[in-house]
Amino acid sequence: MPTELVPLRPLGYAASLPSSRVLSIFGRAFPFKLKYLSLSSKPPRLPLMASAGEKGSVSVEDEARSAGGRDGMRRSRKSPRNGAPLKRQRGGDSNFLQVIGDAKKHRGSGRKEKSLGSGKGPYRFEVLDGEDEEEDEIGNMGEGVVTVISEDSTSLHALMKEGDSNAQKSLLGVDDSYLSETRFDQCSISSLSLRGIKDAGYEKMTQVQEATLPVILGGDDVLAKAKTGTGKTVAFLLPAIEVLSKLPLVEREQKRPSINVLVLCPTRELANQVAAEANKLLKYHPSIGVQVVIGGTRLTQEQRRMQTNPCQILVATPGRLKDHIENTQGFATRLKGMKVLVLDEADRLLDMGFRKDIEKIVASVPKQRQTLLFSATIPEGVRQICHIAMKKDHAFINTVEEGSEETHSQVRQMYLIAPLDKHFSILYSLLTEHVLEDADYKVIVFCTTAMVTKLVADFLSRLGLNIREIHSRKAQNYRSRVSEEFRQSKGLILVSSDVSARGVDYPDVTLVIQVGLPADREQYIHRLGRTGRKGKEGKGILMLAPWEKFFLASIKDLPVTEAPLPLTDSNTQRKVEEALRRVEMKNKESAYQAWLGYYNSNKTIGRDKRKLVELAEEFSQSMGLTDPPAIPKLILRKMGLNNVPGLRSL
Ligand SMILES: Nc1ncnc2c1ncn2[C@@H]1O[C@H](COP(=O)(O)OP(=O)(O)OP(=O)(O)O)[C@@H](O)[C@H]1O
Repeated sequence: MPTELVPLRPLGYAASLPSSRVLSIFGRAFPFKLKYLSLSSKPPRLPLMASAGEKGSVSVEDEARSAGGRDGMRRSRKSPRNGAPLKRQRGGDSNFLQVIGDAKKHRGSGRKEKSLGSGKGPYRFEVLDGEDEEEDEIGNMGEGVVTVISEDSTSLHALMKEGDSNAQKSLLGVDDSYLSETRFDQCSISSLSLRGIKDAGYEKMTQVQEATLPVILGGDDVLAKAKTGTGKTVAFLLPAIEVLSKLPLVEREQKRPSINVLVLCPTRELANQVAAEANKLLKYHPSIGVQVVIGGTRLTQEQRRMQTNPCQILVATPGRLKDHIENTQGFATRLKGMKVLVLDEADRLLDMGFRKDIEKIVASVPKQRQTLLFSATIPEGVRQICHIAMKKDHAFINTVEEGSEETHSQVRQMYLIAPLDKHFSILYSLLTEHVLEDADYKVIVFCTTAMVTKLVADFLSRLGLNIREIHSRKAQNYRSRVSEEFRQSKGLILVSSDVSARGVDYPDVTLVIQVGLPADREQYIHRLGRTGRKGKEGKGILMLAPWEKFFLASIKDLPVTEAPLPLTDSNTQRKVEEALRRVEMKNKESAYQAWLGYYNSNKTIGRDKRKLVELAEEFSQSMGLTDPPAIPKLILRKMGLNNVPGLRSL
């Protein structure tokens, strides 16, 4: 049974003020002045690992061991008899650690206090009873063909600080409750890493960093869930680097050292970003190198780089990594030295689109390793298949408080329901409104597929908006350039497919618009998570057609409110129609085909093919076409749509 970290008690409330930059649509939806409280999702607090003046001298592992704790915890998970759920408390102090194993097995076992180890340590352990205890690397499927999957490509230790319920809201309107009270220099981290952390500008750990660091340093496999934009990347990179830095020098100084840390990411942009973060942390570790292997670049170039440069940390997308395992000489051998495997965006990597690649990769790396899985969303189904990569007794660390939302309270979420033929003009109105209201606007418009993204970008550019587009049909160097430009700029709208849905950290995104059905609830949350990062405020709008409304049921636990439709005057309408007329025909044709493929693969909409074709025609009309574009017969057959009335074939 995996063990799981759970908070022991309701967490504090943090006051959070609404945005000072209010979209008029938000103003209309919330005509009153909002002052709302958000539930702070502070995870349990980590016991300090080194007292002041003993910097870096005692790790949580050491500390726990000195009290017999860690070993005790391990025993507790392996032996139900001895290992009934444990709660560790700092005697008289407010910090405590709760270890809950398979509680169901222990129901009715009574409540006993138990001293483990020497009994002299600062912790008391007690046995609890009855505690209750979840694109682009997708491959080039060709849009509109067969299945179009959207593109991108509890209980163990709860460390929680009592009395830490005060809101940590800065004067700048940034809610910093995602940060913990623990500073990195209070932890047992190497001085070289600490210098890198300091240069990166990090002082306090984020909640997820604080909760996971001691467990990872203690050698456990960890499955961690924390909200978007709360520092999960550093949470897995830092302990991985620490593991690396402790390896015997001989292992590190070989001419072609083994790859010791492997980080898998679902998209290329994310892989590059993770490598960049690793480089920041490694600034003062000159002998440790990071390399990236991602699709869309030359295999031979990557092979050369890995041969000539240090590469103890490899960040990869699954498809390309598999390529190297199969085709790069000596690569499989280098992987045999792997100590830490990380699956970033674990739920995405373990879903059907990537599962086969991941299984193959896991089979190529040593069984004796530590595995870390991180994501902002971990659906129950994913927890059940974690065994593909993790040890059975892994720790599940969930910093999203039970019963609280998986999204940030400082991000206002709205949805709009409008017929498809209104979507283009509504989108334009929403954007112009936002641009007028916020000089520092930075918007991401998510579309269902790459070709629909291209169409929308073409349309919006013709209306004079400052647009960039990013999706899997763009060359990798273009994608990297646009991604970097968007990261650094303001006053820009990025029209994107799901290549930007997960993990990418663009600072200060003011608004996220999702046009059409998100692939699933998780994708909705991750897309929305591009705004409201690091406690900043943000807004999200989901635009659906009436027949897409069923999606709202899957996010009904989230604070999403219906927004009124923006008013479009006749002048705007004329401009929109003119822009649509000027959009390239081939973009409309490709978008139509891709749209059909995307919705065909949706379980709800794709079930009734006749209805699907009618809806596709609506979409084609919304682009200003009188007749839907013709589609090659072969493609129609692959989509299971041949002979469906209303389709034109080539
Ligand atoms: N301790 C820290 N203090 C301040 N900023 C931090 C700290 N750790 C990470 N950050 C910054 O927080 C931002 C978000 O981090 P990151 O991208 O790792 O979030 P995430 O939780 O992985 O988000 P997502 O779920 O979207 O992938 C980054 O800009 C990162 O540099």
